[in-house]
This record gives sequence, C-alpha cells and structure tokens, in this order.
Amino acid sequence: MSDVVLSCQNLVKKFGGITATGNVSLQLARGARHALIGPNGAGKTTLINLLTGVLPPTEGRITLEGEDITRLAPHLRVRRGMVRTFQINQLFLSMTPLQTLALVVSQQRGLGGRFWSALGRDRAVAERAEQLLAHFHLAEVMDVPTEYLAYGKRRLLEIAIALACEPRVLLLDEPVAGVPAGEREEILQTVAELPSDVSVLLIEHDMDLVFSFANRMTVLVNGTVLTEGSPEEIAADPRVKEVYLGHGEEAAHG
Ligand SMILES: Nc1ncnc2c1ncn2[C@@H]1O[C@H](COP(=O)(O)OP(=O)(O)OP(=O)(O)O)[C@@H](O)[C@H]1O
Repeated sequence: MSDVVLSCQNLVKKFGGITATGNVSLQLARGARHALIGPNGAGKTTLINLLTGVLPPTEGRITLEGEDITRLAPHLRVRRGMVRTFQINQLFLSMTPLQTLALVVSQQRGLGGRFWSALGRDRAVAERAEQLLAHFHLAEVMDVPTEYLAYGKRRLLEIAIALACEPRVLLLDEPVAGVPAGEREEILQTVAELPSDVSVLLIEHDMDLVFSFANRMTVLVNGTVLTEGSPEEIAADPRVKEVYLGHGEEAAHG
C-alpha cells in the first residue's frame, strides 16, 4: 500500500473567466491530519468540491488509492471510501442520534431499510452505533431528536454519520463553523483522535484550531498552492504571515 491515499495532479477549475483552482497538486498521506488553509476566496471549497466529484475539473487528475477517479460520480467515490460531512436533512432532524447512526450503519452493512429490526436484533449494528455515540460525546443525548440538539452536538453528529460510512478519507469543510468558541477545540480533537486508518483533510479558518489539529498543512492563495509543510514550517514562513497579515481579521476568522 502506498503512503499516499488521495492525490490530485495539476487540477484546474475555471468558472467562465474566473480561475478558482489554478494547477493545484496535493497529496494526502495515509493517516494524515492535513489542513487546507487560505484567505477567503482562495479556492478551498472549490478544491473539496473537485475532490468529491461535485464539480468536474477543467483540467487535471484525481487518484484515490492509486486509481484514477477524476470522472467518477460522487456517490461512487463515497463507496470507495472518500466521505465528506453530510448536511443534516429533514429526515434526520426528527430522528435521534442513535436512530440516525443505526440507520447509516445498517445501510453501510447492506441491511438497508430494515434498520429498525436490525437495531433490535443485530447486536453488531447497535454496538457500532454506540461506539460512535461514545467517541463523539453523543451518548448522553442519543435519545434526543436531532432538532433539539445544541449546534455543537449537531456538528458532532454530522461527523459521526460520515464515520459510520467507514471512510478511508474524511473531508471536512469548516466542521466547526457556527459552533461557540469554547466547544470547537473538543470537536476537532475528537476528529484528530480518530483511528489512523482514517486520513483527514480539513478546511478551517481558525488558525489556533488548525495548529492544534494538523500535522501537515497546505496554504492556498488565489487558487494556487502558496506552500505546504509541517505546522512548524508554515508558522515560520514569512509568505504565509504576509498573506494573513495582509487579510487581517477576515483571513483569521473567515
Ligand atoms: N460556482 C461558481 N461560479 C463562479 N465563481 C465561483 C463559483 N464557486 C466559486 N467561485 C469563485 O472561485 C473562487 C474561490 O472560491 P471558494 O469558495 O472555493 O474559496 P474558499 O477558499 O472556499 O473561500 P471561503 O473561505 O470564503 O469559503 C472565488 O473567487 C469564488 O468567487
């Protein structure tokens, strides 16, 4: 097995005259806690949309576990182990975290819509759901309908749902956006502590959070990679400081 789980080579995405992604190459190492940072409009979300297949690239190539997935439909990328945090929809709002996770685990294990009976009978489904509830600090609210959950708990549930799909690559686009400052660190710590067979690519604006989470960082500016390195290298890079100082509050907090 290669040490690189996901990579893109020379990715370009143009929207009419705007180049949102300009010749980006990136490698996500197996087990990495990799952060993608950059000021507003740098092209971070566009890059995640290209990697997940929501947007087709204008040019370039994407490989997952060495296989070319550039033209693969988004749902087939999920099936191959690349998962992004899901938006919670109406169905999930009326369900509890336990029901939601049991449903996703059942689907994942090919039990489909029989999840209600599966939860009662299939110990393995219930056990995996309980494991996820414990890891994501949701055990005490597992029977509370999602619509009544605090925002931070909802974000944790979104990540837990993604994890229930047993990803090899987890893509998180600002997973703590809107969460009160005091709760953000705990959420990202929970992600950082996932098993090392899950490789994580995170977009996050809060620099303090990024530095406590990441062991690798890529800085995007104007759709291109300014630099990539360890958190220490990035923190010491005068070009990065310049970009962030140049954008002031906006860059630091989105
Ligand atoms: N569908 C689109 N049509 C036209 N331009 C787009 C589209 N999506 C993104 N862009 C442009 O591409 C550039 C990169 O946007 P993108 O949202 O990827 O940046 P970002 O780094 O995620 O920004 P933010 O931190 O504000 O979320 C911006 O100039 C944006 O206006």
